[in-house]
Amino acid sequence: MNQAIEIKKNIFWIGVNDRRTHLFENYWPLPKGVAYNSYVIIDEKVAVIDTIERSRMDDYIESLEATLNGRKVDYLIINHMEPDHSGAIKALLCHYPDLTLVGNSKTFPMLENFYGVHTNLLEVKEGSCLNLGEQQLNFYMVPMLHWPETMVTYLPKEQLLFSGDVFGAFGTLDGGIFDDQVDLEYLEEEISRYYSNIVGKYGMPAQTALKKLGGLAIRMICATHGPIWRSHIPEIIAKYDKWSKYETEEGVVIAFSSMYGHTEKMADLIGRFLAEKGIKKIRIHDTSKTHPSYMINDIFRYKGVILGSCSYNGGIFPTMETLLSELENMGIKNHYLAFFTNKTWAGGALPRFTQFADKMKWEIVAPHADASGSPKSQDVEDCRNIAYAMAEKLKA
Ligand SMILES: Cc1cc2nc3c(=O)[nH]c(=O)nc-3n(C[C@H](O)[C@H](O)[C@H](O)COP(=O)(O)O)c2cc1C
Repeated sequence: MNQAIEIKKNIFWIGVNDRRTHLFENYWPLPKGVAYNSYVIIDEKVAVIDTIERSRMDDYIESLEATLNGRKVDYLIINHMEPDHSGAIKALLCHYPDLTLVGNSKTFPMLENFYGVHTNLLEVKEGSCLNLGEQQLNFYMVPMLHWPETMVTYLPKEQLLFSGDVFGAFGTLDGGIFDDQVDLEYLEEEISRYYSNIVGKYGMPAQTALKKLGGLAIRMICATHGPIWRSHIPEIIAKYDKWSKYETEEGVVIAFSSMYGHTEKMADLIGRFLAEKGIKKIRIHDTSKTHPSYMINDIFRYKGVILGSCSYNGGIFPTMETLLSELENMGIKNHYLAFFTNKTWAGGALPRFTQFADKMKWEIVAPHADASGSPKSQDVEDCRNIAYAMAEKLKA
């Protein structure tokens, strides 16, 4: 079955939906699946831009062959080497052995390492052009969006930007492929979660890329995941700009780790006290139940972060440790912070929280609350103090 869709004359989307994979990069949950988008330009020369993840190879090759109707692929543009886009390279080479692989100096060592491929290479640089006949491709390097070799490809005649992972989204394309054909409200969290989980670590490179690409006239953004943007281009660019500047909203994420419920009680107290001060956007997460993906997404959105943990074997609870190390890896900036802890003997959670605060350089708004078991009246006051101080900061 040919699943290709013409998005402009002689330019096709040949993507596939993946509803089976539970975890993207074997880590990030995919409750609404994910789409892998590849594109084909048919001109005097035929160019494919990025491929797909290998599990759906047969469908992909079938669609490609049907679309090309006997013609061969001349160029494969490799914007990004991550296997969810490079997974069909070897299959393409088997079908089209004369194919030229187009990448930059950082692409080709990865190509050799992943697939043992080192011939038929055409190296491009920032500003290089490749003529296909009527159409021409321009290349721009966007390193660390999301790997060092990442580049984007621009088609000036049609004003299409093949943006790789940039402007991508989780979620399958359930019928529509353009932003005006899909339910963007339904996909909203999957768009922001894709940014915060996958691209979010690279705020600075994202800002550099936005400035570099800002001068291009763009009629469509064709990303490798999620819908093709054509009706909401300013909105998605504005979102990327805001997210990559770490701009946040008024609201507080309370994430806690608790075995027997005492630390959770402190989380609820803090939530209640925040509400008393007019904070409405309060998201309380149990780190043992909620995947870091969702907590990180909320932390990208809201300025206040309050973290609580029981002590565990002289340290912090394991699921809180996972969250802290993820946040440290991502280097998220620009938050207000406070802590609460719980113990039965010598404690242990606090030193790890202190280490986290030193690393993140977020502003601590109040001294931490430290209860032994069920919160007593002083602990309640300490929780109130944290909440009120956080609310005051957020309202200032
Ligand atoms: C396996 C295990 C390890 C623990 N390690 C510590 C510890 O290192 N220091 C401490 O003061 N309490 C320790 N505790 C006790 C809990 O931190 C304490 O009971 C706390 O009040 C539990 O909070 P919760 O009700 O939110 O789970 C440990 C408990 C368990 C089950």
